[in-house]
Amino acid sequence: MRTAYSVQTVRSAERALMARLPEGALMQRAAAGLAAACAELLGRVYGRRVVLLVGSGDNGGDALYAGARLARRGAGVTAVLLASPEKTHAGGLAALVAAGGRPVAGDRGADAVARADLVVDGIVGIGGRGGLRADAVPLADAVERARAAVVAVDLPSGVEAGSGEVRGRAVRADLTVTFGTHKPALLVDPAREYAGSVRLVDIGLRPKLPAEPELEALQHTDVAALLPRPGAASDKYRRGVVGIAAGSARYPGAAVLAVSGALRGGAGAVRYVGPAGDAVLARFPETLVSDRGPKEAGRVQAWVVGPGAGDDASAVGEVLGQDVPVLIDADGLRLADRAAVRARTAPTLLTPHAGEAAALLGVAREEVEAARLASARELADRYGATVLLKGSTTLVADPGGGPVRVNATGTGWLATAGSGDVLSGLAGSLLASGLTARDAGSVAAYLHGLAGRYAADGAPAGAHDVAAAIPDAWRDVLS
Ligand SMILES: NC(=O)C1=CN([C@@H]2O[C@H](COP(=O)(O)OP(=O)(O)OC[C@H]3O[C@@H](n4cnc5c(N)ncnc54)[C@H](OP(=O)(O)O)[C@@H]3O)[C@@H](O)[C@H]2O)[C@@H](O)CC1
Ligand SMILES: Nc1ncnc2c1ncn2[C@@H]1O[C@H](COP(=O)(O)OP(=O)(O)O)[C@@H](O)[C@H]1O
Ligand SMILES: [K+]
Repeated sequence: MRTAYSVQTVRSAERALMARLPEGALMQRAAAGLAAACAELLGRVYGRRVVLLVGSGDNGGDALYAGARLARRGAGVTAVLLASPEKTHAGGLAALVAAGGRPVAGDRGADAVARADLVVDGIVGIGGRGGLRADAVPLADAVERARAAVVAVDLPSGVEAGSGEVRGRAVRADLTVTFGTHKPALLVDPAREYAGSVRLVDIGLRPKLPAEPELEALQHTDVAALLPRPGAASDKYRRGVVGIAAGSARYPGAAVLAVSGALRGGAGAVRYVGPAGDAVLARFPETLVSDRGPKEAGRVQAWVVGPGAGDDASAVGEVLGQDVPVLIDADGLRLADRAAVRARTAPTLLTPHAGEAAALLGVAREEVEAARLASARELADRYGATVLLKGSTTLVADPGGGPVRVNATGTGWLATAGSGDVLSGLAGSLLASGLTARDAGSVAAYLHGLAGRYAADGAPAGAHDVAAAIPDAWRDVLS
């Protein structure tokens, strides 16, 4: 499991660790890891031109100490100071100068950046707020124009460390070297996009961090442990039956796609109710199609309601009234009565994309995209339900707090009509086989993202291709 902690938690863990170590030891660990990553990126250090962008805090101190290490290995190092030398990290600046590095004032930074092989962004780290300040913006512009590789120290300067929001200008890095633990901004878009690839340097912080992180990202082994597997005593009912109440005369394809995901999600049987039974059977004859409403359809262990449902609110109401886990997607989100969702005692999983989440929250879509973490949490609390917010990083938030799951296995090729229907069927099937809403949602997002990669493999793929690739993703996770 990859985890990220809030700034407040990182700070208190750092304080606890620092109390037991000699002064400056943590920063030396950070700088050593940073310098090693820079050297690796440069290939050869001797004779290369390195430019440090140095803010007034410890983030600048890290950059200066790392710069000193690179200077000792023969790099030409220029430190662009955003603050006066008196306000710059004193120990770091002295070390850089002693190693032969050259400090220059901020207004001479752009020229240095233009000639650099490597830029190290130490403007601001976890102490930053609200995008880059005006005096740092010309440097960020110069970095974007330059050919140099860009390494961010701890975080790309200008992003909001704790939320992943970007409220103004921020530096775009090729690599971010972060210390002790990931910060939420490194896992959640839009900030994640600014970070490039991320390398975590161990500075000994882990034992001081609490058991419960702010964010969790499942890895292969975590997903493998959660995947349902039939045992010798299994039969199709014990494996779980998932009910799909989806599709309409106008959108029969949504039903077919939800069923295609559900058939690959581990449930022993898929039951379908709705007006698209013929289309479903033509494609998937193994589906148990019922011509009655959800209430009379026979036993299911979990329902999926809403994909392509049009304006038929009755199925949504019927499904919400049943005491089994329910996943609500697409049109179902608009049709579901919030009080009825809140009143449920069995788990409910809502799976909106940013536009649907915005409509439920009564804000603009852009606001949800800018503040994904806060939006998912807010929606989970308003509905008293688990929320899976889809997008380039998919988030799964439980009501009442706790770590939010984040998934980044996906690819932009998944942004194709109907791929969300496949996800809802897949997640519903996992719910029926007994996973919690939070596990079902995050495991489904993980497999769906991998399946999208397999299906696309560098070229466009349709939603049905994504569904067909789920077994490959499943095997990959178990291998
Ligand atoms: N603690 C530890 O054990 C370890 C910490 N480590 C490192 O310390 C970093 C945290 O250091 P920190 O606390 O000094 O804050 P930091 O991120 O440098 O920024 C504060 C300065 O930035 C300025 N500033 C603020 N906003 C701004 C903006 N939008 N745009 C531009 N400038 C802005 C603000 O200036 P001021 O308001 O004073 O003018 C303030 O002085 C952490 O990320 C990690 O790299 C590692 O060495 C490992 C051990
Ligand atoms: N840029 C992206 N990167 C990764 N995954 C994405 C991206 N854009 C969309 N997705 C994923 O594709 C799926 C699209 O679902 P949705 O928007 O509901 O589509 P539809 O309603 O057409 O089925 C979601 O699983 C979402 O997370
Ligand atoms: K930084």
